[in-house]
Amino acid sequence: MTELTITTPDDWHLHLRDGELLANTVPATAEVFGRAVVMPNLVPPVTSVEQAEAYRQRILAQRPPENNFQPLMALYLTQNTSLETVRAAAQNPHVIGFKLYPSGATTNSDAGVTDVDGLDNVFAAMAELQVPLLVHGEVTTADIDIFDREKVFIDRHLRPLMQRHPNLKLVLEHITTADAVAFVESQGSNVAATITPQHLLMNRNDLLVGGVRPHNYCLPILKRRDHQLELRRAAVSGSPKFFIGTDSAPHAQSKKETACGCAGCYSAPAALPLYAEFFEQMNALEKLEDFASGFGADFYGYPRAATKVTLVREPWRVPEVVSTAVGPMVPYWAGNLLNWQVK
Ligand SMILES: NC(=O)N[C@@H](CC(=O)O)C(=O)O
Ligand SMILES: [Zn+2]
Ligand SMILES: [Zn+2]
Repeated sequence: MTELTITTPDDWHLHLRDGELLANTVPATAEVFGRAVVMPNLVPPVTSVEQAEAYRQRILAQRPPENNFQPLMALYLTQNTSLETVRAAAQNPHVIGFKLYPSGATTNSDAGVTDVDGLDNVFAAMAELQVPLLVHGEVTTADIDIFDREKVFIDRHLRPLMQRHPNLKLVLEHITTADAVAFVESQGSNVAATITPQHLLMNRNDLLVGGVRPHNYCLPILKRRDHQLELRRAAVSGSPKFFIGTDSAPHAQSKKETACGCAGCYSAPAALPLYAEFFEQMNALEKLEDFASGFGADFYGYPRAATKVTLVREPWRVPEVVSTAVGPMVPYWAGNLLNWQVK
């Protein structure tokens, strides 16, 4: 196969950041993807519908001419999120749901939730109004090893949460473990997961063997190969519960290549080719379209796109660095070859 035409994909987990950087991040995604769920972990976080509307306008202002990219805004859940905000979110066509960050779990999560169980009335309202809950699923207590944080979060918080609110629409974001795959598979059709390119293409050897590789460092951290293989199986399984979400998360080169480097892989410049690379490795390119352009839209209740994109099999090298309004950034897969590119 030398050409592959698929329905225009959506990115169900994306960090665009704010300010001048939007001039780079918005076109990078909008040139390929029709919609994206825009994460709210700005400083300060996007906690209200009003803030989300203002952020959406700043994003739309950077959309290339003639481009119809639609940002779908996630609100940042805090310990103080009110039922009124849940109701306002349910009524707003531009807000897709709430994002739960356990406090301290990841980049800009200080304002996150400290007591998940204490928000039960909010989750009840979300279940009733069918407002999706998007979850960064990691515990943050010092006694739990970083490689176990996802599994412990599922056991301590997610399973009980779904028992209390069986109708809650829940997306476990950027899953990294066989435990997460099993959890999602054990639940009803109201529970799904996104999978990033780095968790499909890499394992923790790619982070740590032969020298530490800061551009492969993201959270949840890459896990051992057995977990990677289970994610790979789930992604090509044809199950509608597993779909694309790049978690493209740009940080300046100077903040990645330093003594205490930030977590996040800037995958947007090569996002769709990265997934194509994975599906080709699995001999399953015919499964790319549902994963990238179908199952996410179906889950969230949006129509699949009416437009198409074409990938061509012409190997290319991801740039070593891209220059942005806030300085150089090293994209994920920098300097390495990919077989497919967007026409
Ligand atoms: N994934 C990451 O490693 N980083 C994300 C935050 C997140 O999605 O957890 C970021 O905003 O930089
Ligand atoms: Zn996260
Ligand atoms: Zn993220």
